[in-house]
Amino acid sequence: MVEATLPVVGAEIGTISRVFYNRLFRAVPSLRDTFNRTNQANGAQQRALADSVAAFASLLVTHAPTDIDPIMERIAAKHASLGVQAAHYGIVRTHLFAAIAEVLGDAITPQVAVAWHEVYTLMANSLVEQETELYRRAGVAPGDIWRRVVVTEHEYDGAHAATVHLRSVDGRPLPAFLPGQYISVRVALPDGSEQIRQYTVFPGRTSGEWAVTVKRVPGGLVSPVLCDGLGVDDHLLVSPPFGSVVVDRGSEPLLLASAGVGVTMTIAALRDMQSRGDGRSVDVVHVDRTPYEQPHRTELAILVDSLPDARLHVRYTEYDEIRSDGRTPLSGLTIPGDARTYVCGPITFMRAIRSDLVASGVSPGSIHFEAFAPGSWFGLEAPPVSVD
Ligand SMILES: NC(=O)C1=CN([C@@H]2O[C@H](COP(=O)(O)OP(=O)(O)OC[C@H]3O[C@@H](n4cnc5c(N)ncnc54)[C@H](OP(=O)(O)O)[C@@H]3O)[C@@H](O)[C@H]2O)C=CC1
Repeated sequence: MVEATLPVVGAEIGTISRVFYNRLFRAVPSLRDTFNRTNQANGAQQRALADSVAAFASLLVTHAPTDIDPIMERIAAKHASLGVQAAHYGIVRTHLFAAIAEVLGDAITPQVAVAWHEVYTLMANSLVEQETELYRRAGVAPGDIWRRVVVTEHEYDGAHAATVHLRSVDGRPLPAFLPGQYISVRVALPDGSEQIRQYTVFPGRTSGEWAVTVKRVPGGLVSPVLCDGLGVDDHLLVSPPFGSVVVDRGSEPLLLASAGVGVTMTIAALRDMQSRGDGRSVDVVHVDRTPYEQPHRTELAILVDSLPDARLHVRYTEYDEIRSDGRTPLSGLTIPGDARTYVCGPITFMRAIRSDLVASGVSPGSIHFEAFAPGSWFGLEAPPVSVD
């Protein structure tokens, strides 16, 4: 029944999402702070919800559950980093199904509604279970994620980014994290509202300290505050580290591909290798517009130099026509067939790397992405969703 109604739900999913968010925020205005306001304004959040529900239903009826698992793990990690709790799923259910009824009217018979409720329940139960486990492992009560940290250093890094170093207020070590994980930062805005953003976490200068790099997004709400409105000794609210895309500590060769501020995932992975004396083969590909704009430029070169079997390939799009003549960031490189790839950067970059690797015979299962835009995991990790 869900399969039969996927086309009708799919065709209206954009409208359903809009109606849903309007209803949700009217009923629980405080949830506005949990959702990214920029993504609300440009429609990305609405598309993400629409994609998630439609993709989950589509995968459920047409694919093996294993296709869903990595995406559900990412959603659960993102939810944990926002402090989502089991009760939120009940609130969302109420307003989502009210929105579906409002938009689709008679097209949704009671039987169809029951079937879609079951899909939602399956998805919600699976997420609640995973999120409960993530909170348990982080040593916090469900949803109780915020801790105060103090800024120990704040430095501009490249033309558009700043790196912020953090330590706990009581001087005790901040929790350990795995390379590729991120933390949420919760920022109070001048109008009294709050916003939450995620940034890849990497080791600070001293053990037990963290650092994040934030790129200033022109017209953004949070990044200008973190880049230009923060100083040493200021306090910030941050979450424990979460994130299911973790650079593995096996022995296979690595390909770490990043663009722009996505380099922080590579930095975290290389710092991890360096600290463990890991001598595996690693190719580091980084794309930026110019050296002047490249965050962590010197550190990246020093880290690669310090590892016994590491090579650095940097491409600058301002000078190097890596797209117009059919070349790609990976052109000219020989990537070992058994390499594990971790990609981080703008969505177009991640898609380009993925299609390049898949075209050269690399198994899609060995290519991993961390995407920070809502809903962008679909189409990178999952088969395309057909809803029309
Ligand atoms: N702050 C953080 O902790 C993290 C942020 N991120 C995410 O990483 C992304 C990085 O964005 P940002 O720094 O703004 O990157 P930019 O938009 O500045 O892009 C960086 C470089 O990638 C190039 N590029 C883009 N698409 C392609 C492609 N298809 N093929 C080849 N090169 C390409 C750009 O080329 P051109 O000059 O032509 O535009 C540019 O030179 C953001 O989406 C951010 O959310 C990821 C990890 C961590």
